[in-house]
Amino acid sequence: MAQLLRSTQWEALIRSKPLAVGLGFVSHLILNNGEWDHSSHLICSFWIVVFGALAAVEYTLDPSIVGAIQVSGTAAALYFGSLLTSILIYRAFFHRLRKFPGPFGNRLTKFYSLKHVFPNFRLYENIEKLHKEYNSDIIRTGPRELSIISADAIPIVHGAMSKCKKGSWYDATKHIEGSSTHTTRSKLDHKERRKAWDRAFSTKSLREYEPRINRHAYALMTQLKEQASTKTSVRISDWVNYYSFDVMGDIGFSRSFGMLEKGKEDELITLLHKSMEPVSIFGHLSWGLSLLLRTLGSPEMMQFMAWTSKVLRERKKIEPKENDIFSWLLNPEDEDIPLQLNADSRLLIVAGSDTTAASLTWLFYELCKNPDAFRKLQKIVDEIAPGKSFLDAEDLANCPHLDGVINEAMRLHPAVPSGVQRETPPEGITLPDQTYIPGETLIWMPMHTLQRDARYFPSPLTFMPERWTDESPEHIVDKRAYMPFSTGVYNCVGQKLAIMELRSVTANLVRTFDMQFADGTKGDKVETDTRDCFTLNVGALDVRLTPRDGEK
Ligand code: HEM
Repeated sequence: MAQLLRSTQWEALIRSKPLAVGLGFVSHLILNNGEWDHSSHLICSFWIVVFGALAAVEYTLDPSIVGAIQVSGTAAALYFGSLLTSILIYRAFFHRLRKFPGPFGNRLTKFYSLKHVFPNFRLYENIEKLHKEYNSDIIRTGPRELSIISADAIPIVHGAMSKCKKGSWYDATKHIEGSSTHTTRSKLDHKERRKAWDRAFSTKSLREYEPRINRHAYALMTQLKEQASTKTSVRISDWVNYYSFDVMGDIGFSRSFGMLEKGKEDELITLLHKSMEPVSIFGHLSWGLSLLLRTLGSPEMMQFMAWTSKVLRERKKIEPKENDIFSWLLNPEDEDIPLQLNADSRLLIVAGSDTTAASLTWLFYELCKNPDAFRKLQKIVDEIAPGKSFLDAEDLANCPHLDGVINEAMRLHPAVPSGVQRETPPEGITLPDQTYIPGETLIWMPMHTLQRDARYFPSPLTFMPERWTDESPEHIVDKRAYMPFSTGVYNCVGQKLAIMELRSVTANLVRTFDMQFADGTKGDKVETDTRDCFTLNVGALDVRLTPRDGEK
C-alpha cells in the first residue's frame, strides 16, 4: 500500500493544491442542492475523517507528524477557503433571493441572526425593526429565508389550500423522539394524525372537559384568595402556569399534576423552560440547533421527554372514568406506545400549558396597565349571572367584551410571536401583488409584527377590546392579520379549549378581585425578562389582589 502511494502521481495528487480548491467548489455545488440542515453532524464527521485520513497517508509517505499536519492543514485551509468563498459570493450576489432587501450579513449566513437575538432574546422585536428600517413587507433574514408581514400573503403561505409545507426547523428533535403531529413535515402523515386530535377537540369532547376546567379555575381562585389575604404581592404569572399545567394533566392524561395545590414552582416547569432555552438562541438556525442537540445535547430536554413519556405510560395503564385527550389518541389494541405518541405527549404539555399561561400573564399585565379597561370588564362580568358564586364555561360562552379583552391581549402579545416556519414548493409561489418567491425558500410571518401593523389594526399599540365588538369595529381593517393560533390545516387544534380556559380564569378573577401592579412595580419584569423560545418564556408578573366588597 505504502509502495503504491509512494508513486509520484499519488504523491502529487495528495498534495495537490488546485485539487483541494476544486473540491471546495464541487462541495458547494453538492451542498447547494437538497436539504442538509439535519445532516450537519454527518458532514462534519465526514470532513474530520477525510482530513484525518489525508494526514495518515502523508505520514505513511513521510513519517513526520509536523509534515502530516502541514499537508492536511493546507489542504483543509484551501478546501474550506474555496468552499466558503464560493458560498459567500453566491449568496451575496447570485442567490435566487438576491432582490429582497435585508442586512448584508443575513444574506451570507444565518449566524448573523444571532446579532438580532442578543441581547434581549426577543428576535421578533428586532425583526420588526428591520422591516421598518428597510421599509419593506419582505426582508431577507437568512441566505434562503424571508420574513413577510403582508396580510395578503397569509392565505398563500398558511391557508388551507397553500402549497407551502413545514420547513426544516420542525425536524430539530426528530432524531430523538420521532415526529409529533406538530413536527411531522409530511402533509399526509399530518392529515391522518390530525383526525384523532380533531375528535379530541370536537364540540362534544370539549363539553366533556368543561367541568374539569371549572374545577381547576375554582381551585385557582381559592388559592388566590388565600394568597391575597396574606400577601401584598402575588406572582400571578406563576399561578396561571400551575393552573394551565394542572388542566393539561387532567384533560390530557386524567391525572392532576397537583401544582395548584402545592403552589410552588414545580421542577417540571423549570425543566420545560430550560429545555426550550436553546431554541431562544438557535431557534432560527435549524442546522445549528440540530448540531447542538446531537453533540452537546440538552439534558433538560431529555429529562423533560423522559418525564412526558412516563406520564403517557402511566396513562395507558388506567381506564379513565371520563374521556381525556389521550382517550382519542391511544389505540387500546397497541401493546406498546408508538414512538410518535411519546412525541405527542410532549407536544400536548408544551403546546397546551405554556401558551395559555403566557397569554393569561400578558392579559393581566394589560388589565393592570389599563385600569379603565379593567373596571369596564369588571362591570360587564358583574352582570353575568350575578347570583352565582362561580362563572362556568356556559355562563361565559356569549360575552363579546370578554372575548374582546382576550383577543386584544393575544393581538398585542401572541404566545408564538415569531410565527411558524413554512417552505415554498419547488416551483415557488406568487403573492397577490405579483411578487414571486422562489422555490425552497423558508418563510416566517411574525405574528407579533403583523398584529401590530397600523394598516390592519389602526392605533395598533393601544389596548382596545372594543375593536373586537360593535363599539369600535373600524379599528380592525383586515382580520386575516390576526392569527395567534396560526391558520390553515396546521392551525392550533386546542384553540377552543384555550379560549375556554382564558375566559374562565379572566372572568372569575375580575369579579373576585381588584387588581393592580404590585407596589413599586409596573410589570417591568414581563417586559424585560420575556424570551422568545418559539413559545414565550414570560417574565414574572407581580400583582396586588384585593378581594372585592360583597365578593360574589
Ligand atoms: C393561548 C393559547 C394557545 C396559543 C396561542 C396556541 C398557538 C398555537 C400555534 C400558533 C400553533 C401552530 C404551530 C405551528 O404551526 O408550528 C399551535 C399548534 C398546536 N396547538 Fe396550540 N396554542 C394555544 C393553546 C393550545 C392548547 C390549550 C392546546 C391543547 C390542549 C394546543 C395544542 C396544539 C397542538 C396539538 C398544535 C399542533 C397542531 C397541528 O400541527 O396540527 N394549543 N398552537
